[in-house]
Amino acid sequence: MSMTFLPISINISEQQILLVGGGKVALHKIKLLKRFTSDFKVIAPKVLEEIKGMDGVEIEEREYEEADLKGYLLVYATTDNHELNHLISIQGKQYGCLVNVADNAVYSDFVSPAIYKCDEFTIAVGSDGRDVKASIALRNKIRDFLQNSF
Ligand SMILES: C[C@@]1(CC(=O)O)C2=NC(=C\c3[nH]c(c(CCC(=O)O)c3CC(=O)O)Cc3[nH]c(c(CC(=O)O)c3CCC(=O)O)/C=C3\N/C(=C\2)[C@@H](CCC(=O)O)[C@]3(C)CC(=O)O)/[C@H]1CCC(=O)O
Ligand SMILES: NC(=O)c1ccc[n+]([C@@H]2O[C@H](COP(=O)([O-])OP(=O)(O)OC[C@H]3O[C@@H](n4cnc5c(N)ncnc54)[C@H](O)[C@@H]3O)[C@@H](O)[C@H]2O)c1
Repeated sequence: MSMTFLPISINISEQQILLVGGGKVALHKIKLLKRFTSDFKVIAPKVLEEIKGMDGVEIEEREYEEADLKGYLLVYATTDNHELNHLISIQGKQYGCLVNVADNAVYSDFVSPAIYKCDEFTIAVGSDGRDVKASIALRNKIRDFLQNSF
């Protein structure tokens, strides 16, 4: 299926971000998102200790239910259950959420680019979910070029 993703910059200053799933991928996402915000909720039966120790992260140690989506603009579905991650993206539509499905770009309303942040400038490289390693490699090249140019 062909996918088209529009690069935009979203104002999240008034938004808590919801992560369903509290494992390795959730931890990775929160670390990256911390460059921009520190207001998160994590819902999962098992949440990594490292996530529990982070500032700005509310934890609910239980299974996801549909009503959890209420009020969220951005949702990351990061559970190890592919069907559940897909279901969250479907249910998100009814609540006006934008859902990132960690194991499937096709079901994602948004995907995260590889980012180089330098003061007020953000350089983001994406492949429309097709080749994350190539995005990371290109971001690193751009970062190295800029760091050596100024
Ligand atoms: C750029 C970055 C941003 C971020 O996460 O915020 C990002 N992934 C990062 C890292 C990373 N991801 C993976 C590895 C291990 C690689 C290895 O195997 O060595 C590493 C490396 C690492 O962890 O260092 C594996 C992986 N990733 C996805 C899948 C599933 C799939 O492809 O279907 C699998 C395979 C799972 C499996 O097979 O098990 C999916 C997605 N990952 C994306 C973004 C989106 C596409 C972006 C684009 O359009 O190019 C998309 C589609 C959805 C999304 O997540 O939004 C961030 C770099 C942060 C940085 O360096 O700053
Ligand atoms: N996007 C990416 O960058 C990327 C990278 C690697 C892997 N993945 C994919 O991400 C997924 C998660 O991987 P992981 O390594 O974080 O797994 P993990 O096993 O570390 O964590 C899984 C989490 O899901 C939670 N969970 C399970 N059932 C749940 C439910 N009903 N409600 C709420 N939470 C529930 C568990 O409690 C746990 O916190 C896998 O499908 C993997 O293929 C994505």
